Amino acid sequence: MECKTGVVVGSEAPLITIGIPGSFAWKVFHERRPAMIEQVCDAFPLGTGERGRLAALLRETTTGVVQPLDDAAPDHHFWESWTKAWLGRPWSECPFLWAESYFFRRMLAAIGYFGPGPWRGVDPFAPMKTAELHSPATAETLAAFDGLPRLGEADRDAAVVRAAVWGNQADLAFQMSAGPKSATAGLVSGDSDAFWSLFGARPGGPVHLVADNSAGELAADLVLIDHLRTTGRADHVVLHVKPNPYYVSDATHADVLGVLRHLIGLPGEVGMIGRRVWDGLRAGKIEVRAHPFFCAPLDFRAMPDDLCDEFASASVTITKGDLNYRRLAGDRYWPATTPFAEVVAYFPSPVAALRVLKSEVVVGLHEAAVAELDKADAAWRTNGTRALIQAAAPPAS
Ligand SMILES: O=P(O)(O)OC[C@H]1O[C@](O)(CO)[C@@H](O)[C@@H]1O
Repeated sequence: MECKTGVVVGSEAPLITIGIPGSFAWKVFHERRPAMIEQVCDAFPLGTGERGRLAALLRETTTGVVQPLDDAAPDHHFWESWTKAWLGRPWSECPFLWAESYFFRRMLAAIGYFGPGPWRGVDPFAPMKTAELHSPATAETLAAFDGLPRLGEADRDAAVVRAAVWGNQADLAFQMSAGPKSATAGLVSGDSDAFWSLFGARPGGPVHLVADNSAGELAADLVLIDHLRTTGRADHVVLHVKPNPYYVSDATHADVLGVLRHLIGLPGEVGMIGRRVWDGLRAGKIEVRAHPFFCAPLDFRAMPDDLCDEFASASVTITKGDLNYRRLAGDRYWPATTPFAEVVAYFPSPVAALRVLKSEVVVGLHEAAVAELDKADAAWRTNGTRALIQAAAPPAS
């Protein structure tokens, strides 16, 4: 397969940048990131050096120009090429997607994650992820999976997709008992049938799942993976996670192991799902990969050939969460009515997006739905109360 993901399809909408005061992206940098740094400083006894570097990073990203990385971490050469175009330029001119990714990489450098010192390899977000995994809300979500074997086939199909979508709403528990009406009330686009319609068109290849958050969301993703395998939709599943801590709660390989151990320790169906996933990993039927590109500050159109080749061999690729949606569609002010299939036509396999809306990017909506949403809730794109399920197969060549 020759990957031509760099080719621009259709007319491009303007890129979202972080420089417009009061905009969502500006607030992420001026309000959310300082609060997050404070949380990390409360969770770890970081020294004055680390705290000073974090404070300097906040000053730089809100008022300064882009500085280079000053470490020799194994991913340094990737970042050299990913940052070249922006070094020395004001952060306020930078694209939102690029700026957020580089922020997280610089944050790891600031605390010494790649250094020889005591913070080497310490995930600064681990306390938040662990707290969420052991929260009552996650316990309730996991207990609800015990009801799966009692459901008929179609209801089970719908329930696992619903759990995977709403698992992305990190702070709200999935309600397995919710009836179809309330369970789909928050979807602005698509349904589980749209998701399942992708399966079967290209049988034989592995299913790829590009994960987002750890804890409850990752648990729901493992349930979906198990369901794909037990229903015969997939024999082989590849789970893509982040190579480094990223966007606070994004799943790494260590998180996969932590969540899996947690599931296996639980009684009932959820414990059995955990054991089946464990066995699938041992048998090589489930693989976990952490390609460096998953921490790149670029959208998926810029993916390297090796990753593109992997996706090209997939029967279906499932992308989870808001950030992956921004990377899939392009982090742009798309008119919300732009067809999803047109925006993702470059993607080399049938692709599905399961996502709670937490940023301004959205495509694939009907005009009437957009008007209704605008009338009902000015913050519907960003406040994490609505979700979507979108699916598309590449055009036949
Ligand atoms: O975990 P998710 O669903 O990718 O959401 C992360 C989202 O949060 C934000 O970082 C904002 O805080 C968005 O920019 C990003 O897309």
